[in-house]
Amino acid sequence: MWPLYSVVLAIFAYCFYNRYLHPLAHILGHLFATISPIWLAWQSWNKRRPRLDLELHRRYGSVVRIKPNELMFSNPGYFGQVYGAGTKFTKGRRYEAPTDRTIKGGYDKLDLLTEMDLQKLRLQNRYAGPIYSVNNAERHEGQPLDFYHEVELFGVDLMTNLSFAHPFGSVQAGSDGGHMAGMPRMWRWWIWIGCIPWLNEVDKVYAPWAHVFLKQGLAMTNEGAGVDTMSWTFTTSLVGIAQNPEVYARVKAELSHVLEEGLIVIGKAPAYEAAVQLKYVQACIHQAIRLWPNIAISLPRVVPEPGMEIDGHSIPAGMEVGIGAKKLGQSTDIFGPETEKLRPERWSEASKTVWNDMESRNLGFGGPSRKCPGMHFAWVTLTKVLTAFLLEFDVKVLNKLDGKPGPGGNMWKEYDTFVTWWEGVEIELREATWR
Ligand code: HEM
Repeated sequence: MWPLYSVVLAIFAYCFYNRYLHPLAHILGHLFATISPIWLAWQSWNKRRPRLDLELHRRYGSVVRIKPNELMFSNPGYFGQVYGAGTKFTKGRRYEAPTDRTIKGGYDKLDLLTEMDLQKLRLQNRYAGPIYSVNNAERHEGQPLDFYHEVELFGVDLMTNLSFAHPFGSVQAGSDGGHMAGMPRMWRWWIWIGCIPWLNEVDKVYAPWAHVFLKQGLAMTNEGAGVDTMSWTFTTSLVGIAQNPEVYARVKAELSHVLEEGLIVIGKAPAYEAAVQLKYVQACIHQAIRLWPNIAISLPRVVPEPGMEIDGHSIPAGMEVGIGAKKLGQSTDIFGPETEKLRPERWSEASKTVWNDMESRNLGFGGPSRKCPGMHFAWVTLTKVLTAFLLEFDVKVLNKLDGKPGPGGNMWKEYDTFVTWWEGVEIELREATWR
């Protein structure tokens, strides 16, 4: 019996230490979150974040312990210190999940998202930079349905075109050969195992199932970081506009103005230079990214020496802290009143100073220290595709998030993992009425 007693005693001692003696013991959080990382892994497996994060802030305040050694904060005043350019805060161990530390001699898989070696990252960015530039993106100009899936097919073609100079052919075939089906499995696996980094090390040696994502053909930097994020941002921008009649009316007015001026022609893909001049449509994309950031969980960063203070709590070096893009997007300090509403005027009518502040303290494309290198490519693409779409079609959303099924029988559900995605949002497209 002694071995059993010893195990029980060790578990009890571990939980007791985390709850009462740990350097973060003074910070509030769910009881199970404060004693072991298993609680967060379980919540993550069940796709509950980032909505869970918002609920935790409501319950426990501005600083919440979500794992024994990790906390989330909501005060945007600490944004620059944690995510700003030149910060000493590095990415937390969550990002180790897709890397394989058992490979000898370093692991050069050219995945910028998970790269921890800042020198290597700088070098990779220097070489990869031109691929993601606006110029390169411009060179690539050229009934109820489950909308999100259709948009992902387009995303696969777009990103394979960017990476391999020819598209996979998903749109034409109506299928991506199952590649994107692997992505939700990868994100879901990453989000829970990322909570327990030591398990990630063990799994690489003993659990072949943990390699599942490495076997997915498209799980590499561009496809992994680009397809879901772009499909999501395009869909949320379009749905946001279509669900808000006043916003939609202003979008239509702006489009009809540029049509009259001949800046954009129906039936022809709009050039980026022309589409980017639609200030209100641009503001709608900014708003969608603020309200519905795709990577919305708190992005963990390791506190450097000599530690830090957040809202009066002292946090020792080595602990992980982060703020979620969704929570940050609700900050009235940065974005003004009624942040729960999609109000593109926040951007379209902002002064240059306010505009710059909103852009620099927004995690939609990551913090300045690890900014998304695909941001310019994404912006060009989103601008062109959204503008073309709004010109060609009148868009109507047929069902409600978490509501009843639409006429096509689909329930619109949101799944929260490392990235957020929707399933079953039904949209009706009709030829636009200005013809
Ligand atoms: C609307 C579309 C996009 C959004 C909203 C988005 C968002 C983000 C965010 C929030 C991060 C920071 C993640 C973190 O700190 O953990 C990030 C990083 C990254 N993104 Fe994007 N992204 C988009 C499109 C793209 C595209 C098209 C590509 C590739 C062509 C790309 C490649 C990357 C890479 C490589 C990183 C890692 C950068 C680093 O850690 O230094 N993204 N993105």
